[in-house]
Amino acid sequence: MKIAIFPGDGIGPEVTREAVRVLQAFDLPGMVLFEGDVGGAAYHRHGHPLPAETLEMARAADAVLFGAVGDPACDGLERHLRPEQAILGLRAELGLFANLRPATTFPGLEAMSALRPEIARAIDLLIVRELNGDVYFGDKGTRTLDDGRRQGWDMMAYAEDEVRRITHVAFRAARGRDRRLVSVDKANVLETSQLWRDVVNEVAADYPEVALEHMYVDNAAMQLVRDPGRFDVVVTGNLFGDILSDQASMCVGSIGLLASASLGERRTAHGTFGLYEPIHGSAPDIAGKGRANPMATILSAAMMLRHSFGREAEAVRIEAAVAKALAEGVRGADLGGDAGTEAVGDAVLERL
Ligand SMILES: NC(=O)c1ccc[n+]([C@@H]2O[C@H](COP(=O)([O-])OP(=O)(O)OC[C@H]3O[C@@H](n4cnc5c(N)ncnc54)[C@H](O)[C@@H]3O)[C@@H](O)[C@H]2O)c1
Ligand SMILES: CC(C)[C@H](C(=O)O)[C@@H](O)C(=O)O
Ligand SMILES: [Mg+2]
Repeated sequence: MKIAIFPGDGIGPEVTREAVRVLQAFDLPGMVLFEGDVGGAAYHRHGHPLPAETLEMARAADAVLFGAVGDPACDGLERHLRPEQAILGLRAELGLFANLRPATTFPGLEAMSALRPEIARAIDLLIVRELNGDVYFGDKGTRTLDDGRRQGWDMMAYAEDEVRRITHVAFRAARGRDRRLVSVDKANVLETSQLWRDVVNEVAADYPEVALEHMYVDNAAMQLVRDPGRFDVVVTGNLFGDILSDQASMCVGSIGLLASASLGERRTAHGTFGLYEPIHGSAPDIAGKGRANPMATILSAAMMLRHSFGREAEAVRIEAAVAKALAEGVRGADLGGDAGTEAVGDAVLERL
């Protein structure tokens, strides 16, 4: 059980610390933790947001627990040196193409949803976000047009095999849940999306037991707040999945609650190698104040135990402890309360 811990920037180290305490509470045999530098912190120390030694550490591990990267002081750097390249680089270098972002109501928390409680109560969905392609990884640049205007450009593309493999992940997930899959695209405008839709339809033939629906992303954004309970599994590309998952977090109640697993094909002794991180960022506005909600990172550690180590029982214990803490009124500042980062960590530990 080799776990690489990459705390990163801003609130990353604060929330990661609490998740590590929860992992250590189980005293699992053979669990070894080692820590590496990523993001702005790595840039300041090593001159690069994803130093070679950090990447090596990730490759040597069975799983990575990632905090967050992003530092406003680095926004003026050339793009390849910016903190965000650490997470993009890890996802690409480690072949982590399948990003699972579950969003589920917590009993007792309905009033914190940005939606009406009776609508929020029904949320139990999983966003399966493609993580290695799309406009994120296409060629990009800025150029000056003949008439002197500057133009920024980013190439959006998906190859059919990239769509096929994430679609299989989504159908398999749907098969193990409520057997409903919504594929989100913009096929009415984008060729990338038309190919996406065609490939999803081809793959669907292998899963007759799953009901497939296609939805344009603008409609999906609307349906997600109109009636989130209508969604079971959502499969979508890198960009749309990024946006819809932040939106889903506020349907549940806070971005400080949503965990994620990024998986590829590499197997570990008891599961799949993966990188686990909250869906939120480094939150520079609250960094260093001890006010960040660590629950998303703690829940990411639970996903790690489930997917990379086959430790379902411990994963469920963590998820139950978080749910119990919330049900009993433990609230960070993001949920209108005054429990600090460490106090929320303590509350989860007490309920494990
Ligand atoms: N995977 C990642 O590492 C990741 C993800 C998203 C954004 N980022 C980076 O983070 C930086 C800040 O981005 P942003 O402000 O757009 O998004 P953000 O997710 O960091 O913050 C958005 C808002 O949510 C709040 N918030 C986020 N997490 C919280 C938590 N755990 N508890 C309480 N409140 C929380 C913040 O205070 C802020 O008001 C940027 O540099 C961005 O690129 C990194
Ligand atoms: C930091 C950024 C590159 C990242 C993304 O866009 O994937 C983040 O927003 C996320 O959701 O993990
Ligand atoms: Mg995001």
